Amino acid sequence: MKIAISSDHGGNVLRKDIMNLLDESGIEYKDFGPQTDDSVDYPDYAKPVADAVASGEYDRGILICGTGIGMSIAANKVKGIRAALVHDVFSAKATRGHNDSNILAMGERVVGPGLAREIVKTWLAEEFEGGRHQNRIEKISNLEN
Ligand SMILES: O=C(CO)[C@H](O)[C@H](O)[C@H](O)COP(=O)(O)O
Repeated sequence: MKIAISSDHGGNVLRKDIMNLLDESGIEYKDFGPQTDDSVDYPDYAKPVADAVASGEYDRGILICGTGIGMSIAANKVKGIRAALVHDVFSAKATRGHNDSNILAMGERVVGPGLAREIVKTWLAEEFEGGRHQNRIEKISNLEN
């Protein structure tokens, strides 16, 4: 599995921690930045990751800002993206199983690093359940047209 990851200035610390987790887990990823702690605009960093996932170049994306809200709103504007804002393990499991979310958004100012790691591990491991949920995913896709 190939992961695309980025943050804004409000998510730099957690992004680096999650990249350490991906390194430890042997999961391939590309860091879409930013490479400094300067203040940046989260849509500029959500878009490349969302595009990379929507195009199929990367399997999943992880976006981190202060709250995760701006990143999730921006990513969900890109056709084919189902970005889930998640701050608990139950939702991480549910959004993969039910929503087939392809981007995980988190807020560094909301969640601690230990819980964030558990959320990422759960979200990466969980499979989409299909079945009744497939029809609902298709209805979401229809909203894009
Ligand atoms: O959470 C965010 C967007 O939803 C951002 O990461 C920022 O934390 C938030 O917009 C606050 O911006 P600031 O320039 O860091 O005050």
